[in-house]
Amino acid sequence: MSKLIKIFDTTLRDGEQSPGCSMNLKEKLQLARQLERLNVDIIEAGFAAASPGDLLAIKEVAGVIENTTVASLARTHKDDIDKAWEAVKDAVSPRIHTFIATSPIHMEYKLKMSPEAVMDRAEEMVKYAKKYLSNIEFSAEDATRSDVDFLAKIFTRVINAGATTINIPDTVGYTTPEEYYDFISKIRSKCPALDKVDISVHCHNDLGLGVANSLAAIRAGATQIECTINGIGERAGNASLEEIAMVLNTRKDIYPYTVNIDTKQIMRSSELLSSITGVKVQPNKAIVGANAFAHESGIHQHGVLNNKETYEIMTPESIGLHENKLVLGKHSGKHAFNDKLVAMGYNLDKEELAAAFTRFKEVADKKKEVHERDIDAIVSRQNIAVPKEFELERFVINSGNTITSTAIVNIRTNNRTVEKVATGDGPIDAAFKAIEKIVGRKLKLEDWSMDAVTEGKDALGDATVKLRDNGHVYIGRGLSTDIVEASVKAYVNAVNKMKFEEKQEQEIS
Ligand SMILES: CC(=O)SCCNC(=O)CCNC(=O)[C@H](O)C(C)(C)COP(=O)(O)OP(=O)(O)OC[C@H]1O[C@@H](n2cnc3c(N)ncnc32)[C@H](O)[C@@H]1OP(=O)(O)O
Ligand SMILES: CC(C)C(=O)C(=O)O
Repeated sequence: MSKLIKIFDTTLRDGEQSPGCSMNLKEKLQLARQLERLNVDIIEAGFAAASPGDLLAIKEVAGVIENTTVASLARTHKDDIDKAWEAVKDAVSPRIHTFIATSPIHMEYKLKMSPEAVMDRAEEMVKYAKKYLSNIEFSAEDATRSDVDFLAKIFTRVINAGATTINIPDTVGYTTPEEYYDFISKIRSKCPALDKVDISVHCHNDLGLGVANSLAAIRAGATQIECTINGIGERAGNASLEEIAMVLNTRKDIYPYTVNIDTKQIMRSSELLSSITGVKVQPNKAIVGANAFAHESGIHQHGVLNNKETYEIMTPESIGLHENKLVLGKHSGKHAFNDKLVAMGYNLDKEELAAAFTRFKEVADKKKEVHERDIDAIVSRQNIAVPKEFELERFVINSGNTITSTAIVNIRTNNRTVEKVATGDGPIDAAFKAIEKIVGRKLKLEDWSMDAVTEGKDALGDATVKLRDNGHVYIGRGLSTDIVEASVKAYVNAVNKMKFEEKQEQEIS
């Protein structure tokens, strides 16, 4: 059996640190469940001391995750560690991940601590965490700009104090593969205690080397890789999980290691994250970009027609990108729909299934065939289920190239139907203004975009609406074969998220 490389997913923690990528509680739970389906080894669900909302989200994730280790980040403060423990203690396999910076620049200007004080604090806090649990990760923030001898000393002390995973992060994406390989090898030679624990790396992508550096680290002895779906994360992001998993899977000849990732869940994880955050993947992104398996030019198409391997080094199926021949349509019932969902790896509760089935029927009414990608879209894009304080009943638009667009929108709220009329610059603008009147609040529309989920004239339109209110951003998604309807649904979805999050905040405070 080849050596296992553990995949530590930090989409819910470092990933959430990407501007515009914050997620509400339900979204975090939905993503965490998907991460478990993807079979990551560790889910870093947040930073408990960052806010009561973060603590609650980690706690809820810890409560629903069945097999995977759930971690919370914590500074080397007793209070942070207490909160991290409070957040993860109900997990089947809890971990506390504590960190302190070790580079001269961070110690002097940020922490304002001497190297000796940093070392003492790290050791003391690992011992403190040890009173709660045995699974403790210690990270030396900005390790790659730290002194090797200092790192060897601090690692020896925290390992003796009980740390079971030692992370050597490239916090600012500064190192290169060759340098990182030598750096880790040198630390290992100076700190034999590292042979008793997992060596982890956490690479940022400031120079676009996050994945390459992680791979170099594996060759130098790392057994845990910290990464995120779609490579999201602070600044230029983190090493991308899907790229690491597919390199390790595709190039077993040079990386003879085992990874537990179910690669068939990669595409779904990527799409779910994009749908939650509203941040789309660039088309040429490796593995999950829209063009990653597309062949445009004649010579390539000719080659692929004769033998796919002429231009494809992995199959689309291996990342879960495939069209199943068994097609569902408007005559399909709940059983067939549920069977299909289960076969696709979804595990919806009764309420979620009912809601997804209703949406499936709506889509099936408009499309001849509902394919797996449509179902993914129905379940994962629309199923960011927040309570529907506002529910679209119907709308009528009067629009043309010589008249001002007028929208009449009927929305069900508080057990009654409210109807408003508004004019605007085009049908979508008019409809949004009518909804704004119903909500009774001026909302800033920060962004609107439309994508086709599938191809053809009956393609599902996937609308994203970004609303800003009181400094918060709310992302709504809407699906329909009609682009105005998709947009209206996305707007209403964003409003419902806003209401839901406001209620959550009131409950917490
Ligand atoms: C590399 C990384 O990704 S690290 C993780 C980054 N993630 C986050 O920062 C999560 C969001 N952060 C927050 O919500 C807030 O920053 C909090 C709640 C964590 C702290 O907020 P505040 O108490 O207001 O402090 P603020 O963020 O302004 O400054 C950080 C403080 O932590 C100290 N600190 C930073 N890292 C560490 C550490 N690893 N161990 C101990 N202390 C630390 C700083 O020296 C500073 O201390 P000071 O207040 O005594 O000057
Ligand atoms: C806390 C650590 C692991 C981190 O996020 C970093 O170094 O970037």
